[in-house]
Amino acid sequence: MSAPRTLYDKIWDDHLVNSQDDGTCLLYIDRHLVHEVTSPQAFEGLRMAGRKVRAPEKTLAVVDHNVPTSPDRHLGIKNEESRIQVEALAKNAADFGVEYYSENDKRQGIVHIVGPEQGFTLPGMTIVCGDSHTSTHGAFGALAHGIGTSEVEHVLATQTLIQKKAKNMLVRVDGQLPPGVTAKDIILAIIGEIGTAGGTGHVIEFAGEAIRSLSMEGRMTICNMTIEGGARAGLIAPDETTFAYIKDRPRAPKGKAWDMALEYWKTLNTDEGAHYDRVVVLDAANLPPIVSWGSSPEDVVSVQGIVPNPDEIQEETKRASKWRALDYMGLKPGTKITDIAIDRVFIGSCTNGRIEDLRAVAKVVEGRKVASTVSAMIVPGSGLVKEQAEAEGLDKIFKEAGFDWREPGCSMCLAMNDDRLKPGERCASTSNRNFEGRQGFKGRTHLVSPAMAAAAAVSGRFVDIREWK
Ligand SMILES: CC(C)[C@H](C(=O)O)[C@@H](O)C(=O)O
Ligand code: SF4
Repeated sequence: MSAPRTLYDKIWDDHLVNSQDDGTCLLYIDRHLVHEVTSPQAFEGLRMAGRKVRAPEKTLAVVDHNVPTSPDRHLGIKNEESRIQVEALAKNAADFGVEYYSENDKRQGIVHIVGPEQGFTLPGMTIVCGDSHTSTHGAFGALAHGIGTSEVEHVLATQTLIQKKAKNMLVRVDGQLPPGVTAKDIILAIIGEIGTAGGTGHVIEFAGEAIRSLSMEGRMTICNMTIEGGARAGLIAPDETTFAYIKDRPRAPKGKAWDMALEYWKTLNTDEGAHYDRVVVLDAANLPPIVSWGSSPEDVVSVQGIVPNPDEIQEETKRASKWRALDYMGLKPGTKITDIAIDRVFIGSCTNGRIEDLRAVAKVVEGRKVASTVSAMIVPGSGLVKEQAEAEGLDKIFKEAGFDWREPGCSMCLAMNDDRLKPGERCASTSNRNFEGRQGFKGRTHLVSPAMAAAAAVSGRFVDIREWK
């Protein structure tokens, strides 16, 4: 009998092409997603070397970061820098024979929403993209790495990636989530617990009853933010929920190929007794809705809590950095989270821009109005999410409540397009990063779940969604 293996070990072994004595390995890559920000030099490199894309059919390109989300965007991109980036990807995709979704294609959206939606992301695969949140695809039991531009070029040219094997870490979330508490709160709580360097050098597998009970949307939210916990990738073993999500997606295997795939996918779980280098256990039943207060995703607290006092931190550099974060955020220690008033609400991103997220928002805001002091926008993660939301009449609920209903893209998750905060503006955001300047110069970001963001939009301040009537 061979030694018991983790899910990570299994996918790794199945893709290993070569392994050197110093641990350097060559991995075969099954799927490569490409967006406009990290690919221009990679394609240029191929061009200069006279090389082709090795497997165009395993490559999919989509624009997301730079696209405007205004309803008139089909008339052309006004911002010149953005337009140049978008046009470059269109040209590179055409020149190299790669399938491409333009901003006018219904299938366009944030790359990490598009991959799963199209059935391009499948269990057991190795998936890469020149984007840190590629970890999202781990929700399907795929080994998904974010890579840099030179690696993008390497994968385009060879369909392989040079990697060293990471350690195995298990994060087990036991029990059941209380009402009002979501996948977003789970992952924020995990990052709060392990810190932004907690997963360094590891691939994290998420398991336990609470994870099993999540929809694919929720699992993607968890894996999406694994990278904020410093890990190389996140993984969740595929199960019936996964298979049901994938079935009949445009690129999913069909007929006999489906049956064969399913047989393989069912082997994709960690063997009894397999070794994890680190194990963290959390109880879902104790989790509150979480709000971030600082400029790192580890700066989190319960909605019922207060802004912490950095003076309580022993370590000097950390203490100074948390004071700086409070200063940046314009907050004082001891302030109740529910006393913090907000100016903006952003609902969207590859963390929380899927249909389930929009349904959660609609449930909270139906028949209510966005506070007069707040400007709120909802940006569906893809054209298909938008279409689905409109088919369900969610857009009407949003518009009647006073939300701005936009075209799909990364939008205000990062200030790379027209959607951004003004200096000093405070935003309840469903995205994944609250770094300084992330949503706009001097903008202040509080990370929350979609339901919490929706309730904040209506109330003009943070409220405990568990008390929402
Ligand atoms: C622009 C891109 C390279 C970047 C990433 O790698 O994640 C962005 O998507 C982000 O979320 O910060
Ligand atoms: S939505 Fe945000 S986190 Fe996701 S890929 Fe776009 S910029 Fe990065």
